[in-house]
Amino acid sequence: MTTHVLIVGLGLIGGSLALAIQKNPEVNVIGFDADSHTVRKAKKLGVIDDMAFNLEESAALADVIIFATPVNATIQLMNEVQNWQLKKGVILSDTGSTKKMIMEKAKSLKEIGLTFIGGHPMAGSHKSGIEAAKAHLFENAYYIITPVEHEDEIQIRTLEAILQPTKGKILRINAREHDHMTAVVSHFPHLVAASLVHQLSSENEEYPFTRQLAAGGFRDITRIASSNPIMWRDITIQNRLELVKQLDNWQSEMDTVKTMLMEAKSENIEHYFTRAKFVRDELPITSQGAMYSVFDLHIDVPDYPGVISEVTGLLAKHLISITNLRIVETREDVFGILVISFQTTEDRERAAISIQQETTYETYIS
Ligand SMILES: NC(=O)c1ccc[n+]([C@@H]2O[C@H](COP(=O)([O-])OP(=O)(O)OC[C@H]3O[C@@H](n4cnc5c(N)ncnc54)[C@H](O)[C@@H]3O)[C@@H](O)[C@H]2O)c1
Ligand SMILES: O=C(O)C(=O)C[C@]1(C(=O)O)C=C[C@@H](O)C=C1
Repeated sequence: MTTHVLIVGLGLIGGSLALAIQKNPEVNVIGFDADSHTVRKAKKLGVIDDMAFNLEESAALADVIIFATPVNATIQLMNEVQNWQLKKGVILSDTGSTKKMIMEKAKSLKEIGLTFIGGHPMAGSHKSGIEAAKAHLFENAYYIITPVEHEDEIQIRTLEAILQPTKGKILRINAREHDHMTAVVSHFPHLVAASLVHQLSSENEEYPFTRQLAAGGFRDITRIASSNPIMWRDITIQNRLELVKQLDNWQSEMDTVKTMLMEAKSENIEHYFTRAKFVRDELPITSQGAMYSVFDLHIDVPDYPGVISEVTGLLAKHLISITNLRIVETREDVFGILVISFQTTEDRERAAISIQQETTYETYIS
């Protein structure tokens, strides 16, 4: 029997989810987006099976509806859904980065007999839109679900089965704990990244050359500042209370750092960095999740015309696909560092072996 899954919001996450769950031949994916061009593009790219242009009419035919919209739009849609005619037993879910406000709303849907099981795949990117969607985006990442208390186990299992082809690690967490933990590892770091970029921007007025010096470190720590501002506006508004707590902690940490610097005791400073290195190095890096760069391969290449096509040609010859390619301009002398991203660790390993066997370039994983 075919299960009809309606995905509302066909951006990076909705599109990636559609591509993954479409792998199940018993699932029919219908896609809706506020932007009708996106719906057509999703169909053309093979991201969805069927297009929806009237949300309420398509919702009436769905067994599962997943909102993959910015979180304030999701709350709005959850208000609207109360007036729709839906199939009996329909399961509603979402992909939002915040869960507390959404799950409060879910409780009011429960009171009128609607099942809403919150969801949040803990993987993503600073890129947005359907073009950035990838079927394997959630592979090995935690896929958090937040059912309301006493939710029907069969409904939860049904949703978990639909999400199975994402190959995410499905984990149940309550919404309050979810919002606390994601504030620490995702939402607050985002504010820090944005504020560092603002700091550079004002510094740049007096010293315009500063931005030219922004090398690997600054780029790595601020990558996420290039994400979709609307998505982050909504996340930070919904999780503002947790963020204010994180900000208080951060300010007191910065006071400690300031004192440490003023005292200039080398052993204290060294200990501070050693401790941070230890904790950072212990982070799990085998899964995707927040560790976006885990499938990057760094290649030391000499600076001569055609060197990039030489390397990409070599990978093409071995049928290894790449997802991204960039030059890290940290050294302007003889060498540049070519960074190539792969879909899987296996692809990266095969690439490293081929490059080592067929060129003299050194490769390493940062
Ligand atoms: N980007 C990430 O890294 C990431 C990771 C996990 C979860 N999320 C969450 O997933 C959701 C989607 O994020 P994304 O990165 O795919 O965003 P996106 O900007 O790539 O896509 C959002 C899509 O939703 C559409 N949309 C907006 N309002 C709508 C509405 N009212 N009705 C129908 N469509 C509407 C937009 O047109 C767009 O196509 C957000 O809630 C976000 O917090 C994002
Ligand atoms: O890798 C990134 O660019 C992300 O910002 C992904 C990220 C994260 O903070 O880890 C962002 C928001 C999501 O809710 C989940 C994942």
